[in-house]
Amino acid sequence: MKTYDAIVIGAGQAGAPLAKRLAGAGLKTVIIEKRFYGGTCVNDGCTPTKTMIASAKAAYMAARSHELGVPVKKFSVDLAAIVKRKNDIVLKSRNGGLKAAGKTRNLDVVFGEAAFTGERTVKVKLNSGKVQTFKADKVFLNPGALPVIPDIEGLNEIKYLNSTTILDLEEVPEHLLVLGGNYIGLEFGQMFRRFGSKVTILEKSARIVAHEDEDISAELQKILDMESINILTNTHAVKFKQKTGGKITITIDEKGNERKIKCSHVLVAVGRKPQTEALNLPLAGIEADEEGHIKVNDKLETSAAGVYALGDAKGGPAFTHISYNDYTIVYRNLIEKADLNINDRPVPYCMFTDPQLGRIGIDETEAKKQGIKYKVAKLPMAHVARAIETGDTRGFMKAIVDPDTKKILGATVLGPEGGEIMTVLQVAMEGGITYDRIRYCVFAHPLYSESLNNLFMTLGD
Ligand SMILES: Cc1cc2nc3c(=O)[nH]c(=O)nc-3n(C[C@H](O)[C@H](O)[C@H](O)COP(=O)(O)OP(=O)(O)OC[C@H]3O[C@@H](n4cnc5c(N)ncnc54)[C@H](O)[C@@H]3O)c2cc1C
Ligand SMILES: NC(=O)c1ccc[n+]([C@@H]2O[C@H](COP(=O)([O-])OP(=O)(O)OC[C@H]3O[C@@H](n4cnc5c(N)ncnc54)[C@H](O)[C@@H]3O)[C@@H](O)[C@H]2O)c1
Repeated sequence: MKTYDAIVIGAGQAGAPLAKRLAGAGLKTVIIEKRFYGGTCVNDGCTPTKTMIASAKAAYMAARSHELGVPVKKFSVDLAAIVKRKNDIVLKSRNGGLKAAGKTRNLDVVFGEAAFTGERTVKVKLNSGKVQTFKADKVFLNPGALPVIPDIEGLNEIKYLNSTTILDLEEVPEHLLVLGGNYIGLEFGQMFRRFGSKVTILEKSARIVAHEDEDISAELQKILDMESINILTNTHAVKFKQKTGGKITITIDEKGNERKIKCSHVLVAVGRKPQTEALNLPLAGIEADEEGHIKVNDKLETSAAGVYALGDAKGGPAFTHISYNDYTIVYRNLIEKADLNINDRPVPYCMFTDPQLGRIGIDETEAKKQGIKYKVAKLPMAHVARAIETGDTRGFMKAIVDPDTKKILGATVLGPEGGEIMTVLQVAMEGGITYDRIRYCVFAHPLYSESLNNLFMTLGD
């Protein structure tokens, strides 16, 4: 058995930086990763998707370049080149992280699958085939999540795609059917529409991005309709059937009525589940909920002393920046003796559809639910000089404010660079800058953020 001060399981967006910092603080540390260094974000999530989305944007711009007086007469999409570019960027990031870990004093990197055999003791099936046991005073769990595959008749008999396998398609699908109308379904749906696929999205809720305000869902639906993406809401798949080498037939239930549609490829994008089963958590006294999320308190401590859980596997918002922030909280509490918790942090996010959907704080639905006094400021992108000049006036900015204290309580920006504009408002919120001040801030003209003056002018108080 090998003994360490710290064991980190999973080299994701929390595990990898945490292991380096713990080692840097003098703790003898081992990080155990069963697959690729960098985890989901680097290998299957943010990096590859946002790289390919950039190619999809180039195709979109080529197709509408005539609107800006620069007609591109003919263009084609080279998926092999797009995938190669993506692979190069992913590999650079993965190898960069691994190399930096390899050079870190006090840090050992082990490739294999870890499972608990007792308190703070893990057995690792090394990728080399051998087995090794490790014990430490502290264990940090960052095992991440995997796509959920729903139990639908015939789904397992067809060759469906998930968010990882779709990244390596060699040909543009003729007709891509997507299950799920939220982050993954919409980002990939729009991407492949721009690569040339016919795209149908099935969303079982009454609207896409159902966790946003209704006007946001409606505007995004309108935007995606403009690109001829077929979105069926209140709809789910009932049955899949495919003759060898032939098209896939899907029986769908659309608002209570069954009908059949055919497609060439199916992408399953209905959520992700924690990757905790293989860890044998009960053997180490670590509690999980019914879905397998590791239970933690607001300092990310599990039910077992000396064991922490970070990132997607603990449940709650599943974003890279949240996983990364988990690492900084755990590290600073342990090593710098800080007293931080996860309740005090903001949870911004950005969906990388084009235009982006950036959000921070509460939305109108939440304000109503809380029964608080609030006002809504709303500005269409069609009134934003920068958007007019660049030829993209899709979407709007929306902010929820407290009319008494003048504080900004939340903002959603669906529009070009929506994530960046939202971040300007996040900084204002964190710095306590009130909306009556932003109204008269001097912003450089003509930036998108300049229009935050006008956004708050709409309140008319
Ligand atoms: C397609 C897609 C796009 C996304 N886009 C964005 C985005 O634009 N912005 C954003 O903020 N978020 C995005 N996300 C979400 C983001 O990728 C995750 O929230 C983020 O990577 C955090 O993951 P994590 O640190 O919890 O774990 P992960 O990064 O998943 O890492 C967990 C690691 O643990 C390893 N592991 C698991 N079990 C074991 C074991 N028993 N032994 C050893 N190793 C183990 C796994 O192999 C994995 O490498 C996206 C996700 C997907 C799927
Ligand atoms: N830009 C980003 O930050 C980004 C991008 C991609 C993924 N992610 C992360 O990954 C997570 C997983 O993404 P996701 O889109 O797979 O899951 P999700 O949970 O965000 O959305 C799943 C969608 O599928 C629908 N659905 C569920 N079952 C269905 C069924 N049988 N038929 C049709 N629709 C069904 C749900 O109503 C929901 O709208 C996200 O929640 C997010 O945390 C983030």
